[in-house]
Amino acid sequence: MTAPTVLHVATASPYDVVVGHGVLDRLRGLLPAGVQRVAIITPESLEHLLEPFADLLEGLDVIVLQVPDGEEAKNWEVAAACWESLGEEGFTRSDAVVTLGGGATTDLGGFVAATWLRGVAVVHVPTSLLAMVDAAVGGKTGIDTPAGKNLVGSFHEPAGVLCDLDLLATLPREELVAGLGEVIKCGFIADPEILAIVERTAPEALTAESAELRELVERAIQVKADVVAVDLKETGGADGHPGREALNYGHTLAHAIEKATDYSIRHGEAVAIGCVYVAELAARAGGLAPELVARHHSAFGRVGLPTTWRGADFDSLLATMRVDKKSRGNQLRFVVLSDLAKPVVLAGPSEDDLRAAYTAISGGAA
Ligand SMILES: NC(=O)c1ccc[n+]([C@@H]2O[C@H](COP(=O)([O-])OP(=O)(O)OC[C@H]3O[C@@H](n4cnc5c(N)ncnc54)[C@H](O)[C@@H]3O)[C@@H](O)[C@H]2O)c1
Ligand SMILES: O=C(O)C(=O)C[C@@H](O)[C@H](O)[C@H](O)COP(=O)(O)O
Ligand SMILES: [Zn+2]
Repeated sequence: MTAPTVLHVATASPYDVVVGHGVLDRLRGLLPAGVQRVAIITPESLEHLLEPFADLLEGLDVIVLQVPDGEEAKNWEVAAACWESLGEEGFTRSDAVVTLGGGATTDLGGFVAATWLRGVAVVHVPTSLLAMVDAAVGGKTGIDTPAGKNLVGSFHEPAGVLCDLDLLATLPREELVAGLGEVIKCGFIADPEILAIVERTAPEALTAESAELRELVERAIQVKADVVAVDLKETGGADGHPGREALNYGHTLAHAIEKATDYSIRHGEAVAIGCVYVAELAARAGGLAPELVARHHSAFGRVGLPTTWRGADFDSLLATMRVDKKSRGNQLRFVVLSDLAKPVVLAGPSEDDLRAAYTAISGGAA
């Protein structure tokens, strides 16, 4: 058993992300000193993962707030039910929230922690690959509204993040593959070695126990840590780099697809399609090299992620894309690549280019 890796997120409120096998006993050390009461926010479906927590948190007053599974939890009714429970328990500013679940749970639980008493401490214990490499790190929290994905939320950084790769043993394969969508995204925007690992490793060898998956997890977290350390609140980068918006690569279309499917598509799957879409867009609007566009199709496709989609007409997707957080007034803004690991913002692309890129990934549904 190799030692845990500790990745440091160097923001104004710095914290550690601990990655390894069998590291749950590090939980106590990530909680702020003096915490006496802990509210664990976790989906009903992951009850089996709760068991070790009783011992780990011995001596603390622990309450468990069970929430619906997946995206079903990311709405104001579930947030309000959590606030009600915290109120009944008299939860104070010296108490802490612990989230245990996938990215939907860390987003909801982070939002509840951000809003209760205007902010109490939260430690994330992500249980899906996607949550380990992305959702639990960086402090974006939020819920969905009928108008779209993550439209209400706040930046609230965790006190720590604990990624125990052993938790992935029960994660269904399709969910692990979905997590690879965000990992490969990081390869394109910042760390090409991620792409090299994905391209030389047999996809079925990327298992919870494998050294290759661990390296991918650590590299993707490092990409995110580096970006948020420079631009936590997405106000912009320097020298032409989009700052935190780079992490939103592929997400403009991805979020529109998620809404169009009523969240039946996995987030990581939608991100894969969205990244291929912006590569096709950059080829038209910014001259991205055809080899790099082809590499998008092959890297995501290699691990079993979708790279084409034709589930909605372009006009309805365009209407949803207009409320993307990167939009400014009527102007749509996309993160695209000018080259490998060189993300830039493409502001106000022509509707012809947007439509043509959709035709390229949908086989003519525009
Ligand atoms: N805040 C951020 O920066 C950020 C970043 C990326 C994604 N997200 C959000 O994260 C969500 C997607 O996260 P996700 O892919 O983890 O989805 P999810 O939370 O819906 O989890 C996917 C499924 O896997 C199950 N699961 C999780 N861990 C398991 C385990 N160890 N064993 C068995 N089953 C397990 C869950 O119960 C669920 O059914 C989306 O809502 C997305 O918007 C947020
Ligand atoms: O952390 C970020 O910043 C990201 O954009 C990471 C994304 O993978 C993630 O899905 C995020 O929740 C999207 O943010 P949003 O601001 O577009 O809702
Ligand atoms: Zn994402």
